[in-house]
Amino acid sequence: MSFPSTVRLFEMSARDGLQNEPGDFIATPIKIELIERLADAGLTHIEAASFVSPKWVPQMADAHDVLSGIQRRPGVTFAALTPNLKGLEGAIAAKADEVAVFSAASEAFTQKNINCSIAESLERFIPVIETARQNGIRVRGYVSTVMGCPYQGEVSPSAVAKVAQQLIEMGCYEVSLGDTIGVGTPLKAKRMLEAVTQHVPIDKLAAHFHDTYGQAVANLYAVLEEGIQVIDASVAGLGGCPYAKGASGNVATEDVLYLLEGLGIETGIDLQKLINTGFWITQQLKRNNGSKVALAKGACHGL
Ligand SMILES: CC(C)(COP(=O)([O-])OP(=O)([O-])OC[C@H]1O[C@@H](n2cnc3c(N)ncnc32)[C@H](O)[C@@H]1OP(=O)([O-])[O-])[C@@H](O)C(=O)NCCC(=O)NCCSC(=O)C[C@@](C)(O)CC(=O)[O-]
Repeated sequence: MSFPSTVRLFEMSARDGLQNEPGDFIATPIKIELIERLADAGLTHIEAASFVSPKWVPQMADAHDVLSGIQRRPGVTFAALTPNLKGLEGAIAAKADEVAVFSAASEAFTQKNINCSIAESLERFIPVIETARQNGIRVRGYVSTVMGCPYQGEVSPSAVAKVAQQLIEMGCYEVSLGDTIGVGTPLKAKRMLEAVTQHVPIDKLAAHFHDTYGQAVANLYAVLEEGIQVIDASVAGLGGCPYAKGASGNVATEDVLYLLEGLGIETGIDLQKLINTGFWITQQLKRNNGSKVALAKGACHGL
């Protein structure tokens, strides 16, 4: 069995983690402090905000202020979601280092999430990717619902492969494969990835798994065996998707780091600082910490 020697973690908590947080608007300084603590822990890729309609996702309404307020540091990429040109213009004005476009392998989810068909979403991304390129900004792509859809149920691996391939051909440097509602299992994850890698090289793919059914760490182990080298995760397991009812957050970054350390895979991230950050943000949000590793280690350290 062979695993990659290094893995890059893409931290999602400030965007995917907070976008769906119910209740009061999360104050901008809290978002900024979260991002800075994550960077202090050694995370080099942090999705900081989302330039989407504030009517659709109110928690991301301060995307400009968040990105403008972060103290930039060499070697750390602060990214933002941009569903259309208006979003990209916002991201450029706020000096995002990188942006991401997002579609899905399910028509029903795409309609609910961004109010258009998959084909229309890809059409919309053409000028976004071109304008980003002219501004020297890299574009990441997401495919949601890669192992199941909250509205249509089963999603075929070939449908995932088709959208992933199109995003790469359009100019995305990497495509992140989202198990949006966390219904995948290790075998399903492997089959899905096998279908995608027939069209997209493994080093242009990332795993973005939610933990709704408690399978995310097992699914990550399965795709690490296949050679995945980029993993999206969210500190304390924060999050959920506003257009995927019942979906829990991304797999907790602390739990992924513990898995990787156990496999001898390098990340450059300080687990204890990450755990402290997870406890800090969950206290701010008055919610439970979704990381099993944080709870176990926190108990050991009397946190
Ligand atoms: C895409 C739209 C905008 C289409 O929404 P629409 O209503 O079809 O768009 P529109 O062009 O008709 O515009 C409607 C209004 O939104 C405004 N608007 C239009 N664009 C923007 C923008 N960029 N920023 C700010 N405002 C914008 C626009 O100006 C207008 O304002 P009004 O005239 O009514 O006052 C909408 O559907 C939307 O914002 N959706 C966001 C959905 C979202 O953020 N979902 C969560 C992220 S995806 C995710 O979490 C999954 C992922 C990535 O993590 C992977 C996984 O887990 O699977």
